[in-house]
Amino acid sequence: MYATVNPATGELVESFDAATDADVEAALSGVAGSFAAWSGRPLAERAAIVHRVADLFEERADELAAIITLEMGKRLEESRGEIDIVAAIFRYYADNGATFLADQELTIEGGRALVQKRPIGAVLGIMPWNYPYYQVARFAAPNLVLGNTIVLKHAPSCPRTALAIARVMADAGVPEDVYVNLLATNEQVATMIDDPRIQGVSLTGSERAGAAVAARAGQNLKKVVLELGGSDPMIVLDSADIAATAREAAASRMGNMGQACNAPKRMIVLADLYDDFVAGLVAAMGELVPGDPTDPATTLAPLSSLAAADRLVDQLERAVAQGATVHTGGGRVDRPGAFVEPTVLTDVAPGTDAYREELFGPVAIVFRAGSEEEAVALANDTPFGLGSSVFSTDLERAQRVADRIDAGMVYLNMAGGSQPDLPFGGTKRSGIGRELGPVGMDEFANHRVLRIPAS
Ligand SMILES: NC(=O)c1ccc[n+]([C@@H]2O[C@H](COP(=O)([O-])OP(=O)(O)OC[C@H]3O[C@@H](n4cnc5c(N)ncnc54)[C@H](O)[C@@H]3O)[C@@H](O)[C@H]2O)c1
Ligand SMILES: O=CCCC(=O)O
Repeated sequence: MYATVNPATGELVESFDAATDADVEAALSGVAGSFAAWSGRPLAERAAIVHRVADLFEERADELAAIITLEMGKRLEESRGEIDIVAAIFRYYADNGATFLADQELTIEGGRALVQKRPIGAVLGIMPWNYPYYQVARFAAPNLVLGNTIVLKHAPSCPRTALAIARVMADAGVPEDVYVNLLATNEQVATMIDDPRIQGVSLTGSERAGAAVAARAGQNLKKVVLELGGSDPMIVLDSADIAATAREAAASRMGNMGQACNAPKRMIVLADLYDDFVAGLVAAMGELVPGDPTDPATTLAPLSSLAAADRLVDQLERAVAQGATVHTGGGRVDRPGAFVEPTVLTDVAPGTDAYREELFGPVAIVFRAGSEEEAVALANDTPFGLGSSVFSTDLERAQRVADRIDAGMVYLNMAGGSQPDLPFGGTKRSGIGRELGPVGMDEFANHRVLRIPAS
């Protein structure tokens, strides 16, 4: 099931044997057995190793970028950009870990108390293909600095990436039983969640996978962090230059070929700007040129796999059958590989599939809103609650609208994107918990209380 398949051509490059049950047992005993020594090392030593992880990502940037471009089709320039943020995340936790983990003193009735953040043991990470290094970094960096040990199960389409990360970890000095990569099956994941040597599990991926993993973790009374899908609204209230706003919307939507959980997928535009916005968006989407993702001239890369392209086109066909209007795109690009045309849809009605589903690819849906009120109602009428954005020349107006959005993140006058020092996560079916920022280090920490009597 683990294989490197080039989505730009559909060619199978290499397949990999999945882990054996003996590999799973060795991984579990390794990460559990190494916990005492790893968590017992001075924090500064762990941080120094994590710093070295950041350095190695940068030193190997070209090689590492080429691997993800081959395995999931990202444009090489974007792959290099991913390495930059990965290095920044490892450095952020290495530099700030001591501050984030400092004891918190509480004045309480009858004395005082300290809240001490302590590691909990071995944790399991299950990661997707869309940002194959970055997703691992968000999970691994805080946990390694905190003192937890890690079993990492990557996406079946990213085995070379998974092995390259493990090599970086080992070469940086992370002991081999502290970060263990496992090409595990879903059944083996379930076995690991059941195992008392695993203390918690973090999954980034689809709702389906999140629900399966959370159910298993729940049966075992184990902590989960879930970073799942999104259908982020981008509300445009007013604009000094609606053509520029539309171009910006297209750029944000098309990052990673639209395969970002927090891309603006539903654009909600006030009626007076709507026609110009749609025209600008259609023009910007229409400029993209398909090609080899390793070629710097390419602006339209393939999706991550032929299956992903088929799934998206099926969603588009259903949308049209259910009444949506296609302004540009709507199908596969006529060439080999997992290419899908950049697509703009309108007239997506409540009750239709496209109104509620996440469209994970180069598709923007635009809604016309008659008022701020209606824009907010449309924005919140989704099972998801990951990111969102509000655009206006009047920041107070934007903030007033932002206050009414039910999402984990609301950005003003920018859409999508993330940075190491900014917490990331969602409400509703977009997940549970947060990654990045100071809180990203809290999820798998025991917030242990030390009560000290008044003297
Ligand atoms: N919120 C976020 O931070 C975030 C970030 C990136 C991607 N995503 C979401 O991820 C999805 C795309 O990723 P994907 O298609 O790789 O997701 P996916 O759920 O198919 O796979 C994610 C990981 O879960 C594993 N998995 C799948 N089913 C499992 C099961 N039953 N038991 C154990 N493991 C299982 C996969 O093998 C893979 O490693 C989109 O919905 C996207 O929005 C969310
Ligand atoms: O796919 C989700 C993460 C993308 C990002 O953090 O910018």
